Amino acid sequence: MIEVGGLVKSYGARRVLDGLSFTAVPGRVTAFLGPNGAGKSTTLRMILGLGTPDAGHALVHGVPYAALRDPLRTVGALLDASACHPARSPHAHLRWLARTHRIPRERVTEVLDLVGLGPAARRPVRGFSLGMRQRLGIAVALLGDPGTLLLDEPMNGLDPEGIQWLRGLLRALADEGRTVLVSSHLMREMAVTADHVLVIGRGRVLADGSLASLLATDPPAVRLVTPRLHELAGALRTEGGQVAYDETGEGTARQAVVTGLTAARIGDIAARNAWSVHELTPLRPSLEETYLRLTAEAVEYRATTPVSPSTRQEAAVHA
Ligand SMILES: Nc1ncnc2c1ncn2[C@@H]1O[C@H](COP(=O)(O)OP(=O)(O)OP(=O)(O)O)[C@@H](O)[C@H]1O
Repeated sequence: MIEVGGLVKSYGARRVLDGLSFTAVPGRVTAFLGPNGAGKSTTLRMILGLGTPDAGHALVHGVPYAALRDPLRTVGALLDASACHPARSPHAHLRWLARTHRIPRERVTEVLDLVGLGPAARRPVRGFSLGMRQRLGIAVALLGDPGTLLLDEPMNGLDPEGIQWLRGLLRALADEGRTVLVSSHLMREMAVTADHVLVIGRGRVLADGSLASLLATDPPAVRLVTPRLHELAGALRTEGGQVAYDETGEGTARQAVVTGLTAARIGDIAARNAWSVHELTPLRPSLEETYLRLTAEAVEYRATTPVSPSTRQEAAVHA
């Protein structure tokens, strides 16, 4: 269990955490999301006692990290995948950590195998790829078999097999009753891994709730394909719908995403005018779109490239 209350932190004149409060509970994967510079890593560092907040508290199992009797066995953390001496091997690094924390040596082999680093266990870390370093960082976090895990962007650099493996691991750790707090920018990955979503922006909580409740805040949308799009769009707007044309692939728009009206209502309006409809598909909100809407005002660093297409997917069809 992690409890953060009224956390405030400034660097010089810049207020990075602005009264941040949240709880991450056991048995759940909590996704910790926010734009670059939002304060995610700073929060994780405060929880781990690696910085002193100006105000507020960060507790693990009810006490500050510094007061934990057996920190490595209580909290496993991945903050910086390069935090191992380049001349050391994963085996030597983990053995050293295990020895200083009274962790049995067999656990070292166990976690090396678990993260897939068995074959590279005795090679110096200086020759490791980003993904291999990341796997080592995860092994360090798991070494003490802790009940709470804090992972800062653990998917970085992992190959597709590694990402799939990590997804299963995070799920299994939560299902065992552990508290799992994971920061990431990979929305599609978080959408299939997390139960709970915490979004922050400029050091404040923007959203905190179950994945389902968060997605439900986005209006339902429907994909519409019709040869009478321009006429139908006019009628839908009159009835309170919003219509966004999708002109990809064809010169003349025939396809659009409609919000504010159900598929049934759109069908009825088309039928009333005897306009044929080729497709009406309810679309599921995507975490990426919900996240982008929530953080639109909180993004500090923005490129000037065009906005990409909708990431909504077709809603499941029940027979
Ligand atoms: N030691 C420090 N000294 C000065 N400024 C800092 C320090 N640590 C963090 N910051 C600033 O605090 C802000 C929040 O940084 P932080 O790393 O917590 O963001 P983040 O949400 O983890 O971002 P990202 O997604 O880019 O990793 C940034 O503007 C950063 O420059």
